[in-house]
Amino acid sequence: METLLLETKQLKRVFGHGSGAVTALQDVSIKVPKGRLLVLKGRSGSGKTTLLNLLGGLDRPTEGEVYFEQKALSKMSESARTELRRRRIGFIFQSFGLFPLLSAAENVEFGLRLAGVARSEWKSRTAEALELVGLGKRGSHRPFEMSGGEQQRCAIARALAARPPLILADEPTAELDTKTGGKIVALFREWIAKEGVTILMTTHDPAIMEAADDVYELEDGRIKGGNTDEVEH
Ligand SMILES: Nc1ncnc2c1ncn2[C@@H]1O[C@H](COP(=O)(O)OP(=O)(O)OP(=O)(O)O)[C@@H](O)[C@H]1O
Repeated sequence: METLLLETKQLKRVFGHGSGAVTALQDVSIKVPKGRLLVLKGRSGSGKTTLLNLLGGLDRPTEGEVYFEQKALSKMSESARTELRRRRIGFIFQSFGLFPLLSAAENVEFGLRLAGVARSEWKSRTAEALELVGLGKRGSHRPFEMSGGEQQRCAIARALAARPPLILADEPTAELDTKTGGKIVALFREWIAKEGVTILMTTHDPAIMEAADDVYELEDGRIKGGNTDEVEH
């Protein structure tokens, strides 16, 4: 039996009320073991970002439950959920979330500080992560001095450096050319092998889907082909 990192039971998320209500997700029950590269695909509006937000505890389901390492997110206090997000989950979102006044290296270090990593490790972990994403010489640059793809790689470096057990990534290769995107996915695979982390990412790129251990497809807010409850891992 593999250890489950994440599990959802009958997740449902409805936005708005009455006639204007939109059901963004329903019946989503998935089981995510440790040490996997998982892809979430689906058309625009199918619910991918909504699901990532629920898995990361950034939003709450209308019905159902998310379990992180067997603990129900809804049963945690707000401060416990914040701690979980800071220390146990890495986010690579489309807005990158970089601080404009901080350099690339300072942005990565700030992530390490939030994640509770000992100060003595900040410099070495930051240098290693920036090197891995090909930004070894860009540490002193601020976001506005970097291209979209470089900012995206900086956000990836920040997530990897903290070595959380779960990384949630919303189209982390969208700003990258095919070759660089391929390198990042190879890096994800290496990181999974080395650190045992799980990376769940959305993508539209078929080449990346090929590299994944599992692909979930969302259609109109449901996992296509049912959920993974019955799937053997
Ligand atoms: N805060 C919100 N209020 C109302 N409706 C929302 C909200 N967030 C998402 N939705 C709706 O929920 C559905 C799913 O949106 P979501 O952003 O999860 O899709 P997605 O698959 O990530 O799309 P994309 O690939 O374009 O990012 C859409 O119909 C969207 O309009």
